[in-house]
Amino acid sequence: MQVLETNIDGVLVLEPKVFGDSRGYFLESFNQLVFKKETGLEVNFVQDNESMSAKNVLRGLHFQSPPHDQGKLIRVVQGSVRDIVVDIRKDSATYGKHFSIELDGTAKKMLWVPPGMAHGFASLEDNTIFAYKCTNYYEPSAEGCIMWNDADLNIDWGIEDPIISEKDQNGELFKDFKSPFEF
Ligand SMILES: Cc1cn([C@H]2C[C@H](O)[C@@H](COP(=O)(O)OP(=O)(O)O[C@H]3O[C@H](C)C(=O)[C@H](O)[C@H]3O)O2)c(=O)[nH]c1=O
Repeated sequence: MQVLETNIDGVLVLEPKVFGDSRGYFLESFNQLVFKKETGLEVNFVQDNESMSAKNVLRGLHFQSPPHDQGKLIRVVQGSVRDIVVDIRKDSATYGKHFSIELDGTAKKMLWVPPGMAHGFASLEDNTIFAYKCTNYYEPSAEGCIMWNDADLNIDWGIEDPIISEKDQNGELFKDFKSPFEF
């Protein structure tokens, strides 16, 4: 597995080995020993999530506040997304900056998003299946949402007229946001 650093400290792109043959393909989507060897991180995932999205669906920007903060190991099983990670750790040199990457079910790149990030994605195809492992359980009372189209964050999601949940239409503006995360 190849591990690539990004413009945000702690956010990593992982490129798993994909074994293709005449039947199709095989890959290890997570191996704790390999993950620790290649990233130096000891992680304990407690919840796996999966969502399917039509083209132009946008989910985000979401986070859970401590002590319910979540690290996420993200992959796209089929379809493709533009994935966005925003650094919301106070005092971080990249506070308010974002990392953007296209993930798809063909190249099989994955993304490690540590706690302290707001996360979201835009689906670029119909029937996009998004799967991710979380280091902490879902806790609705700890959920936070920052507006996807916040002018200060100035994120290009790669789509027009996104399909958005009611919750995501009422997120916080970044200028009013009081981060619960220390760097
Ligand atoms: C996240 C979550 C949701 N739910 C229930 C709550 C709702 O009834 C339904 C849909 O939830 P929501 O609209 O919050 O789903 P997404 O918009 O895909 O949320 C995710 O979007 C971005 C991409 C993220 O990174 C977060 O992990 C997560 O917030 O599933 C659960 O039961 N467990 C969960 O862990």
